Amino acid sequence: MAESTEVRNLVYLVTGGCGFLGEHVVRMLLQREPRLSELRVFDLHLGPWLEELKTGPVQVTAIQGDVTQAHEVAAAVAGAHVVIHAAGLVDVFGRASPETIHKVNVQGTKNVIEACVQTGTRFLVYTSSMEVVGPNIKGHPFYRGNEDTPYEAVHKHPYPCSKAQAERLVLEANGREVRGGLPLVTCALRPTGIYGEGHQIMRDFYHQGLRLGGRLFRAIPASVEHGRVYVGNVAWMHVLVARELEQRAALVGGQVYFCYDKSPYKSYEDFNMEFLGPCGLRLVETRLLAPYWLLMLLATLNALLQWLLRPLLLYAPLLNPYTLAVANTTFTVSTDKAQRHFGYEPLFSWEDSRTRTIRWVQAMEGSAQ
Ligand SMILES: NC(=O)c1ccc[n+]([C@@H]2O[C@H](COP(=O)([O-])OP(=O)(O)OC[C@H]3O[C@@H](n4cnc5c(N)ncnc54)[C@H](O)[C@@H]3O)[C@@H](O)[C@H]2O)c1
Ligand SMILES: CC(C)[C@@H](O)CC[C@@H](C)[C@H]1CC[C@H]2[C@@H]3[C@H](O)C=C4C[C@@H](O)CC[C@]4(C)[C@H]3CC[C@]12C
Repeated sequence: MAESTEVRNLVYLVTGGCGFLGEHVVRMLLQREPRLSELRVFDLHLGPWLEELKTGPVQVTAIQGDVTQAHEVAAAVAGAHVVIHAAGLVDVFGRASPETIHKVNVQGTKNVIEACVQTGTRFLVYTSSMEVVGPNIKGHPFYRGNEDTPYEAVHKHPYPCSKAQAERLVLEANGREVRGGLPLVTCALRPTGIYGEGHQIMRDFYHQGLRLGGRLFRAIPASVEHGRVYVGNVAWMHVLVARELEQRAALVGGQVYFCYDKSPYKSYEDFNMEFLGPCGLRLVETRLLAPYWLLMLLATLNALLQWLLRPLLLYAPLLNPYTLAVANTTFTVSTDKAQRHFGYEPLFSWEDSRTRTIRWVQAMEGSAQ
């Protein structure tokens, strides 16, 4: 908990604070930012769990709002010292239209930036994504790369396009004069695939496995590595960089940082089995039965079905041409830039991250029976 000797005079705003990552950021701030006097949690959908946070020494202000509405964002930002902008539409399954994804992820980020400038908030941390870099549509591997590794970032999908545009806006805004005459200091964090308590895609895999009699079928070769990072460590990096932004503005301002930890480099499916295996699921080897061309055919049929059924219902399976291509392309990072610039070290070990995630799935198991 916070030191009692610290002066509590800072106001933080977390947009998307009720999401998978956002909730962990909110809880981490309350546990590890002793200077907080007020924590504003801004989200389209407020979680009931926020109520339990209102009994502590920090004023927790729940704000139901939409980042696409500039006036709502400005009202939430006004008076905040730091904004952590995690709100976003994370959709690679075709649930939302490209227009909606752009409106939330790009226009929403523009609104946050302009609100900081207009109201005088000087520090902005943006939750970007590995997908700003890749994997690209050509299937080029990114193997243990860092922030300076050359890579042809070519995107066609609305989600990575929107994250790349939003990140660029945030970085370009670094140094802009805010109300009061001081410069805005911004940075962007690029988590790889986040996992942990509350991860909806892990929940989807688990329920798919239950429906298939405790089996999941391998679609991706074990040799394809995909970067994953525990949500608690992503939250920790946000808290840490937000704390260091003022003191290290010249070094950190306008920078991007990959966000990863000591989670092992594995294929996406093998990594998921680290948690789903101990919960009774097994991964069936189907490489001989399901060659890549057949998987791409099934993925394409899923996309066609989604389009045909859209007037009637939302059909959004995990397998589509985009998710298959991404999953099938190695993308892992290895860098010490965040450690060098603001002292980031993972707060949770791999073993602890794994145990916490398994316990969460097991708790789901109890609810699923
Ligand atoms: N999940 C990952 O693997 C991953 C990896 C890298 C980066 N990210 C980024 O992290 C951020 C959070 O992702 P997440 O996985 O927690 O997703 P999430 O969907 O669980 O959380 C996003 C939150 O934003 C809120 N939101 C959506 N539209 C909004 C709007 N118009 N106004 C206000 N709030 C809105 C949602 O209600 C939700 O609470 C996103 O910016 C995402 O791009 C996620
Ligand atoms: C059905 C199989 C082919 C199965 O292996 C598909 C897995 C697929 C759903 C995931 C594989 C890689 C994931 C993405 C990656 O972890 C990084 C992301 C960036 C982040 O900002 C948002 C989530 C995501 C796009 C993530 C989504 C699920 C995968 C595509």
